[in-house]
Amino acid sequence: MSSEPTIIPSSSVPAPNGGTPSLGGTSTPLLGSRGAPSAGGAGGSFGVKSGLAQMLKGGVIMDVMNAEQAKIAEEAGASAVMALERIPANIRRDGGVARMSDPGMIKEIMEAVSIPVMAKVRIGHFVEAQILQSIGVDYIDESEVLTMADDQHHIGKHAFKVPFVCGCKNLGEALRRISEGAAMIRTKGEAGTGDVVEAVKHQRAVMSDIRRAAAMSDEELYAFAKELSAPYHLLKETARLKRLPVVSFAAGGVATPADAAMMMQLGCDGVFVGSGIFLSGDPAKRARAIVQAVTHYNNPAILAEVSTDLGEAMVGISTSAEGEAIKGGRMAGRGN
Ligand SMILES: O=C(CO)[C@H](O)[C@H](O)COP(=O)(O)O
Repeated sequence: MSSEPTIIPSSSVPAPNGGTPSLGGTSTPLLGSRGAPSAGGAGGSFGVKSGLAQMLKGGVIMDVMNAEQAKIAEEAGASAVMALERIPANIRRDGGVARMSDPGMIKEIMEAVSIPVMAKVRIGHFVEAQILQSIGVDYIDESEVLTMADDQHHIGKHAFKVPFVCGCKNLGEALRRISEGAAMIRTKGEAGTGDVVEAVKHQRAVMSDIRRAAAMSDEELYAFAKELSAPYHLLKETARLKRLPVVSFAAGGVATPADAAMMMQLGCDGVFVGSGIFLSGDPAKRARAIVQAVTHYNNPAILAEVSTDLGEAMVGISTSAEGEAIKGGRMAGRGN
């Protein structure tokens, strides 16, 4: 298998967000055992894996802790679920080392729903990833939400058939993860806080650097790649596309329909919502509202309607309270 990502030409499927080009449409997704699209079989090329992630565009991926929550998410219109024993707010609350979830619990969720199921591994923990691939999860999230297993190396993701999603705070980090084989990128935000400010900061940072790159000459791009510690060929492709060369979601602190729509207007292809749904007063209603908000992210009248009478939002933790440590620490700083 090649160690460099194959960038699929941005010719085919129009992106739902802002008419930005899509990389999808050239690979034929296979159907996994539960009917969800899968990169399985002997394939697993970067093109197949990043093409599969295209199918999640315009959708909401929800953290769920059991089969019942997974069904609520599926019925609300989630495009995928993230199976984990503790949502990020509970990881913060409990402290200690956070690891891959019990494969038995993940399998129960896989049996309960027909949408794709993602699960998390610790940064650098390639054996947790081998285990999750062997049970047939649809995507692996190499996540800063869990405790790091390796503070120097991320997983070499080209070696796996299953697609990976990774977090980023800026363009350099995003391109380094893609170069390691990530088929999908998300902002890190500050998971488990219910505060969207860090996700906004990370999304704006990525978009701002893409706009800068798009205006650069080749000579300037070589220097910019060095500054970002990012591979030149991926930066050049990003500049040409005027977007990341893989699907790019927002994550970390998204808790309301308005938060989700804001992230979409800032240029994301979809959103992850973790703690915000199942720590709210009415998870099913909030889940449906956030799905609607992502679909109609540019329509304030619909956003007003779906934001009405939602019950209590998660209480959350402000990440900007000066001088106060955030309970559980800053997760976004894990893995660069
Ligand atoms: O790690 C994730 C995405 O891969 C989580 O699903 C997401 O970041 C959860 O954050 P929050 O609980 O703040 O919504």
